[in-house]
Amino acid sequence: MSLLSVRDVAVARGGLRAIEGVSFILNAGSALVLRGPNGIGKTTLLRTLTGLQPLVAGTVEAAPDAIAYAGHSDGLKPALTVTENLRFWADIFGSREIAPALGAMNLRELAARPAHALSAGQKRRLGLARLMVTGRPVWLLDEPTVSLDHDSVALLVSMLRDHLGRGGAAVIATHIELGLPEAGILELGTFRAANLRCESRPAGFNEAFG
Ligand SMILES: Nc1ncnc2c1ncn2[C@@H]1O[C@H](COP(=O)(O)OP(=O)(O)OP(=O)(O)O)[C@@H](O)[C@H]1O
Repeated sequence: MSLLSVRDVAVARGGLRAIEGVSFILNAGSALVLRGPNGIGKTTLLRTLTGLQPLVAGTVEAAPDAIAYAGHSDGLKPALTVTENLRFWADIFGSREIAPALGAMNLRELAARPAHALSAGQKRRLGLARLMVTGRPVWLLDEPTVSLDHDSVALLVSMLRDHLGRGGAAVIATHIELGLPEAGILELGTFRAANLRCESRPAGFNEAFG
C-alpha cells in the first residue's frame, strides 16, 4: 500500500529553486534515506512534503493527517517535564499511552525532569519519542541523529524498525550511516534526483522506475 507518492516534485527556498525532478513512492513498511551535500535541499524537500511550504511543481499524495515531521527544532515545551511533554502531544494527536514512547527512547529515568534541564541529546531523544505518540504512519525526519550518542542512534533505528514493522514508513535526511540497510537511498544532486519506488522488502530495494 502506498503511503506517500511524490511525483516530479520541485522545491524552492528563498525564491531559488533547490531541487527538481524528485519522484518516489513510499509503501507501508518502507524507509527512504535522503542524502546529499549541505544546502542541496533536503530540509526544503521535507518541509515541502510536510506542507510547511508550497510545491513549486509536481504532486504529493498522502492520506490526510498521515505525516509527522521531526525537524531541526525539537519542538519541546521547556517548562514541562518529559512526561508532560509527551502527554501534551498525546492529547493533541489523540493517543492513549506514552509509556511505549518513553521506553523506546530510554526516557523513563528522565520522566520527571523538565525539558529545559535536559542535555542536547536527551532533548533530541524526547523530540523523537514524540513521533510515537502522533500515531501517524509517515515519519519525515530531518537529521534525527544530531546530538545522539551511539547507543541513542541504535534506539532510533530500533524505533524506526518497529514503526516500519507496524506498517509505517519514513523518509530520513541524514549525513551518517544509520545502520538501516533495508532503507532505500535517494541521492540528491543539483536540479535532479533519482526516481525510486520503495516497497516493503526484506533487503535493499532501490529500484528505478522513471
Ligand atoms: N530561511 C532561508 N531563506 C533563504 N534561503 C534558505 C533558507 N534556508 C535555507 N536556504 C537555502 O536553501 C537551500 C537549501 O537548503 P536546505 O536547508 O534545504 O539544504 P539541506 O540539504 O537540508 O542542507 P544541510 O545538509 O546543510 O542541512 C540552500 O541553498 C540554503 O542556503
